[in-house]
Amino acid sequence: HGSPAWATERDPLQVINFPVVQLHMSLMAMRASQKDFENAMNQVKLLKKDPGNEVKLKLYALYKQATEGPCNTPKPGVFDLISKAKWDTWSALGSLPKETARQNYVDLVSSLSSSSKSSGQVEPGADRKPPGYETLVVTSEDGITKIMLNRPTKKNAMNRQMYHEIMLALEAASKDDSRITVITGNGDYYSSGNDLTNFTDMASGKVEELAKNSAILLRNFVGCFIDFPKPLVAVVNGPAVGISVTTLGLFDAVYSTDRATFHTPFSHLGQSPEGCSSYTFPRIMSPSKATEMLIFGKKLTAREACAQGLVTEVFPDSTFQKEVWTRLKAYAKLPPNAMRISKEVIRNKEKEKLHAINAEECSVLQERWLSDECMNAVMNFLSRKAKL
Ligand SMILES: CCCCC/C=C/C(=O)SCCNC(=O)CCNC(=O)[C@H](O)C(C)(C)COP(=O)(O)OP(=O)(O)OC[C@H]1O[C@@H](n2cnc3c(N)ncnc32)[C@H](O)[C@@H]1OP(=O)(O)O
Repeated sequence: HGSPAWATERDPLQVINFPVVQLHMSLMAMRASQKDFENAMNQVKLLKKDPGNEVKLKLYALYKQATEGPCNTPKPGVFDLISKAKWDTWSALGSLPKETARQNYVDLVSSLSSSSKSSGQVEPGADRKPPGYETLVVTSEDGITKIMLNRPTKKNAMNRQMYHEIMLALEAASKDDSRITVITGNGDYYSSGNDLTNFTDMASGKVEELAKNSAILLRNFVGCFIDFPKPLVAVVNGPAVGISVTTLGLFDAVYSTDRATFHTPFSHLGQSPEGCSSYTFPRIMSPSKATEMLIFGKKLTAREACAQGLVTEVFPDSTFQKEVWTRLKAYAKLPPNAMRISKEVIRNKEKEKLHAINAEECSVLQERWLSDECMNAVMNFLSRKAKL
């Protein structure tokens, strides 16, 4: 007795059931069994605190993906808001394998359970255990949650798993007790952008469906940056390509090593701008400088990117980490509510606009991905004929 109604509802189609991310397991070490999955579904009912709609949607989508596979139901009408939100979230999981969805569900529930158990017991600013993401290392210390992209051997290219995990990590960071959130990369690259093997399924027949699912994934991914409520800082530890560059326009500050470069080779790849860069870049730089980057694919050095306003400050590589983290730790001592409210005041002026731009860019890209120009560029990279 005493379980809240949302936690005891069994039918995920009747209510947005809730699952979610996890903390204590090493994803590398174990895969969730059916038993773990069932235990997680039971655990959900024991949660005392409603985790909020976004998390419930994520749980719902992972549950559906784990049990039924990719979204297979017709899209609900625009006025059926809840069903549409559920459908969108499930669709965004694309072709995520059932086992991965099951694991992510178990992880998410585990993180919810551990955070509700430990609430009130954790000293502010105390270190927490890193969650068991597969493509990220997420830590929280000194008032800063650090989300580190962690596929160094692939230059931190963003595969589907990484897109999902970044969304989950941002969602968790928006609710934890940290004051500032940082995204950075492990290894010599910040990120080489979209993992081009995401497109390998394109050759296997259901091209339109894949393009559509990728557009939904991208829209949700960029939406998380638009809506992120706390100061979001990029610590650009090395070269950045594609979506890892365009999303910088949605960060609140961008600190870069002098070794980094900034490259958006969309025309070379037969693609078009995303991450709201078609709007943010001409505003941050100037329309013609944005053209050089977004249409002609001009690669900027860190100093050039700083002169254009895309980067806040550049540091020598030898002292980069030390200088940036010292500064961030000082900023993280500022009053959190003031920082959050100031961000809200700044961002609210154009939030609606940014979401509209994001939707438009994704729909244009959905078409681009089906073009010969794009398919040839991807095939050339994958067959080792071309590199940037
Ligand atoms: C679904 C949402 C879509 C959102 C739309 C997003 C669009 C974009 O982000 S467009 C940008 C896409 N990115 C690229 O085109 C970069 C492709 N990569 C390269 O050109 C090069 O790898 C490099 C210049 C980034 C680095 O060159 P190099 O230093 O010579 O290192 P390697 O090429 O040997 O890379 C090591 C290893 O990593 C793999 N890899 C690197 N980047 C990617 C990538 N973006 N996608 C897939 N794989 C990547 C590379 O293949 C090597 O793998 P192995 O051969 O297995 O070691």
